Amino acid sequence: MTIALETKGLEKSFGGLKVTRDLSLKVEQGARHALIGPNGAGKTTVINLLTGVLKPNAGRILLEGNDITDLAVHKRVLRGLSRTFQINQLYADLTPLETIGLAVSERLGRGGDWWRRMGTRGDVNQEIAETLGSFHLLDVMNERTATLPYGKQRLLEIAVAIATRPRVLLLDEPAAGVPESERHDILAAVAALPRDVTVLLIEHDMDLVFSFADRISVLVNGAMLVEGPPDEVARDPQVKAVYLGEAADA
Ligand SMILES: Nc1ncnc2c1ncn2[C@@H]1O[C@H](COP(=O)(O)OP(=O)(O)OP(=O)(O)O)[C@@H](O)[C@H]1O
Repeated sequence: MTIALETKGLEKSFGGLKVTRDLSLKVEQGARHALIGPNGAGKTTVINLLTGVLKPNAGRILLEGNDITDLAVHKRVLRGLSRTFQINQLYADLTPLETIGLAVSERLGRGGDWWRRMGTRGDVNQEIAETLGSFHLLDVMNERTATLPYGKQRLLEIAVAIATRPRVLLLDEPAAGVPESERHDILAAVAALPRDVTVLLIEHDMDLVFSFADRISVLVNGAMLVEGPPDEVARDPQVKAVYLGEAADA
């Protein structure tokens, strides 16, 4: 078993508030691994620790066996660890074609002159077209991202992350806020992600989690409550209690 991403005894506090407690997580290479937990369990904090946005108070993070705990965000991306991020804040005025063009060109080290290069490099153009096609964005590729249906914007976020050619992809709530009519496209896109990319999914939508994941880790109060295959996790009385408790609070 090869481990693509691992945390060892990860700890994070904000002032006196401990939000990540002795977290040891192993994501196998090629896995479809989901990290779930009730509101405030600390899932976003874990993602921020993994990507390097936050520094842990203790513990280590290993990517393909190499310690990346002290690496800056962009260096982790160069090592093959990417996440989806809120595209509507960053690329609202660009089109999907321009956005994916920029992402591919950046990866190839040609970010600065991508406008000029686009259209002149057959391999780059083909990759851009393939990426747009596999995320169902060809029909809207020349529209401003800000004007796209929300589901298409979320697809574009995943497409941008894939354009960086990650070996490990952190998918942060890809279905959040997507209307029912567009959810199917997100589920289909996530299901069709390349198998050689290891995926850690953070998601509230249990349909998506259970249709996607081959392994599930349940986080409660910053600590790992249960980890295992989906059927085991679904049957676990502690997990049921946590989610029933959340439903009762709602
Ligand atoms: N920068 C911060 N400063 C202080 N407290 C924080 C900070 N970030 C998160 N927290 C607290 O840490 C706890 C975990 O938050 P986090 O956002 O990681 O949980 P989550 O599982 O992602 O929640 P949700 O599912 O609601 O998004 C919460 O109590 C939150 O208020």
